[in-house]
Amino acid sequence: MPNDQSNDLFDRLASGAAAEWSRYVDHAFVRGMGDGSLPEPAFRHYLAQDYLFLTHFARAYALAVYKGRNLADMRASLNGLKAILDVEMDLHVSLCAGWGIAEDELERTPESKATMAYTRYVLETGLRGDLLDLHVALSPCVIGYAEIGKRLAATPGALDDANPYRVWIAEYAGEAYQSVAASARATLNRLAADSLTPARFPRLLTIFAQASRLEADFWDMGLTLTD
Ligand SMILES: Cc1ncc(CO)c(N)n1
Repeated sequence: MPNDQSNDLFDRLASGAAAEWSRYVDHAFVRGMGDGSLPEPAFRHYLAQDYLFLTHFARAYALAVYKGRNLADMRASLNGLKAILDVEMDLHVSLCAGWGIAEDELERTPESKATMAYTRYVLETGLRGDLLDLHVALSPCVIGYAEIGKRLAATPGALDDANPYRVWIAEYAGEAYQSVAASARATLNRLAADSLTPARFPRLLTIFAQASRLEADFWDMGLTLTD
């Protein structure tokens, strides 16, 4: 449960932007994956866009490596970059293959406006801001999917063979992804200890709320098959 008295920066952000956060993690698309009622075309549309999303997200992590002030910062961001390129991307490509979507088809998919808006927002926030701004912009993605995966996995029936979305849920509820999210939380707290001031918090909250909104819009794009 988000808690605004917490020492955990992520908890403070999620509770400060509670409306945007819950629209994202409690979205109809998410509930439809949990009970298996999500229409297959919506999931396929989402999966192809998510491939493009992850490509840009890897670039945003590469920017975070560049923006590191020391080796500890650079290694933390490099681990995030490796988690996308070596773990999540492989899982994604094999998940797509299971749905009969080949990698060259993913490469040829035109990027939707929701994908462009979200990924370019994160990249632009990172370009103009510092490392803390960038990691705050990245955090709804990593920590949000871990939370969604964990919640869905705890829903009765979600991991049953009858649910076509069980592989997706198991991926994000799994230990590997949960530990990537735990590191992202720790990175935020380490950066906050160094450079968070009371005056800065509202600006970080704006970034966090905006990124959470764009995540919810990404689910909308999948659900409504929008270009
Ligand atoms: C849109 C979106 N947000 C977050 C994640 C988690 O990395 C993802 N794969 N896609």
